[in-house]
Amino acid sequence: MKSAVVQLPGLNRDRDMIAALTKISGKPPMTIWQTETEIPDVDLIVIPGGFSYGDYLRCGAIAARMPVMQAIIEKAAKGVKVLGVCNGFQILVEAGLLPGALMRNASLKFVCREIKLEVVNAETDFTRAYAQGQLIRCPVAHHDGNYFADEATLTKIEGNGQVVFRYAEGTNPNGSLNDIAGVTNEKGNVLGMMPHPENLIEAAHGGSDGRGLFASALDVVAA
Ligand SMILES: NC(=O)CC[C@H](N)C(=O)O
Repeated sequence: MKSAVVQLPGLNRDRDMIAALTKISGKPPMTIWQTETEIPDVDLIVIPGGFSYGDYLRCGAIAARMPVMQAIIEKAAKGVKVLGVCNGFQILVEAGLLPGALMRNASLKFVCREIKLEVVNAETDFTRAYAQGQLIRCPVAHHDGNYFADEATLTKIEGNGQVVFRYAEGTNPNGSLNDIAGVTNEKGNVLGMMPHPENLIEAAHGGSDGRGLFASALDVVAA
């Protein structure tokens, strides 16, 4: 499987993401710069975390309007898998590829700690390596991760199985509605999540609970 990582000014988790994809698939991803309007043939496009354009206006708002996003929207429409982590999630929401919004954390503080995630839907292209209901460890680091959607949208995404990850009881770090930590689009080929699975993939990280996500998306064995 071929993958690509998007690079934009201000993103700072791209190297972690490149390392995770390389270690898990054995192949380094290609990188895509903000001005690119055509994306080569890949199976998975990843928008990593960070502070694109300094988080000015709203997190992800400027990035969502860069030329590369139009190319990503076209690829997503063709069924290519797209993963957005943290700022990547915010960008996907701002680009209209995912429902809802990410507001300032309820605490109004930047939160950087480990939480627990429940795998709510283990039947997606991103979560097959996990068991339904499995609890996994995962780090978070953000100030705008408070997931919000209006009632109709919430009912729809919950009913469709689009809520893929939830913060396990007592670990919601930001006030997200329904403890939502990760959602997909209706088709299931675009996933956005606030926690950082790329930062928990090997012993040096203190655990490897994040591996399953990349193994699923890259279609390789998790171990
Ligand atoms: N680690 C990140 O990607 C941070 C995302 C975003 N800049 C925020 O703080 O909410």
